[in-house]
Amino acid sequence: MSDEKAQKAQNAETTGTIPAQSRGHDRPHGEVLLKVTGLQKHFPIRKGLLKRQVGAVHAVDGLDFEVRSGETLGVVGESGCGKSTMGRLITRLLEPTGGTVEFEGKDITHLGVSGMRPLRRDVQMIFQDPYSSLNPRHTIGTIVGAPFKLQGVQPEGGVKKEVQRLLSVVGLNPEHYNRYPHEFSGGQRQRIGIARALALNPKLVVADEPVSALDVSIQAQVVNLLDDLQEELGLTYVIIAHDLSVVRHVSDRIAVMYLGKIVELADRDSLYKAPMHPYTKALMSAVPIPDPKRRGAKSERILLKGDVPSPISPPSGCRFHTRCWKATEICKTVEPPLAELKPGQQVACHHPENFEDQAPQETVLLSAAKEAAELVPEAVLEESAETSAAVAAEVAESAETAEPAEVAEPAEVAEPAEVAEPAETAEPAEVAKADGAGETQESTDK
Ligand SMILES: Nc1ncnc2c1ncn2[C@@H]1O[C@H](COP(=O)(O)OP(=O)(O)OP(=O)(O)O)[C@@H](O)[C@H]1O
Repeated sequence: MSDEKAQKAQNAETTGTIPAQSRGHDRPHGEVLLKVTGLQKHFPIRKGLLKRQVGAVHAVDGLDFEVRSGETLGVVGESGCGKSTMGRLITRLLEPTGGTVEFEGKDITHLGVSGMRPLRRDVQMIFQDPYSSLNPRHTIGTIVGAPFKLQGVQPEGGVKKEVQRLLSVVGLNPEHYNRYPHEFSGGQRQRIGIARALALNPKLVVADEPVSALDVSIQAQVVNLLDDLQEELGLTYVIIAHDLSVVRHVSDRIAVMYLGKIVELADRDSLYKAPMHPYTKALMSAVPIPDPKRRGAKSERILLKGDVPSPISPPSGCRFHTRCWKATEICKTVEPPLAELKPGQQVACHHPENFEDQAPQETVLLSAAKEAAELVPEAVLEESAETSAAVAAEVAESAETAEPAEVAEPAEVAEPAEVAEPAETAEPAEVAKADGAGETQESTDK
């Protein structure tokens, strides 16, 4: 939990805004609550009378991450990249095909229904669509009270009283206990879904696109409600969203997913200040920044080429290479590992932004990259070239003060002209990738 959040939580406690019957979690903040290792979900594709398996949808393909107590982990990525599947795997609504899920140090990967029963209290999910996730034939009293019935829990003061308390916690009128979902607006229905998720005082709440079905004007209210509840009840969140605008304000850390993999995982500030994966940079450019100083400034939106490739046969090497403006041969052949290149910032990229090139010997852009570069504004390419030149200079400078043997390599990075080696060019038409993409764009245009 960030300092700001911790402070707000403390204030909430001292001002007594925590509802009387709610129990905060005594688990120390920052301790690992959920640990996911090599998580995989391949949905089989079957054909014919015998339903033989002919392939698989690689929806989630090897995720490693942790969620710490009290924090909010935002998960973003385009539609179809496996975010919802990941959410359903960690709440064990789906059975993984590979990897492990540990909750409070206990392996829950293959727990059966009875083994999962006690855990269902601790891990709850909020769904995207507040219209279809609430049974239209049940009153909201029945809906919010259902978890008590399912778990055989008798709250202090009775179910009705507790449900009414939960309704007021989420900002609804407790007197509306006997009303039906259709009598509520979208935002109010999502509040009902939140009240239901909170009924059993969970430790972890996974919210799958909790506001995308709502009007923009209502989205902020629901996001703020989730934020306030976290402070008051000591909740831990995994919030799934398809763009960065929703998770931006509430997340402590953000995982960026692409085609079933995490391509970048970093604390929010580092990610916003200096995104390292080109895909993160593209996602960020799609979020409008309400900064009056930048009004009228040249648009820097990065348009990605085409759709996300099929998860049935994902691209080789780095899965983003077919749409990346920096891709070279190594990106096509070798999958970059998710490595911590800066403290608290993990990235899976051979040619990261705002950091030293991880494969400086790879200088020839793929033709797909040259096409993609045409969709990236000049300003972005220039900035990219500037930052990589600055990082290269920094590396060269630190190398000068280090052992002589280490000097030679960074010097190559610092001088683009020496890197562009036409003799090494695989295809004569291909343009050598110089130090930064800015030069690349120029050469491509010629
Ligand atoms: N039950 C299933 N059987 C087969 N394929 C599935 C199943 N559920 C999801 N998929 C596929 O897995 C991939 C990932 O889907 P998922 O819903 O997790 O992505 P997402 O990032 O949450 O997208 P969206 O934001 O559109 O929900 C998609 O290609 C989807 O078609």
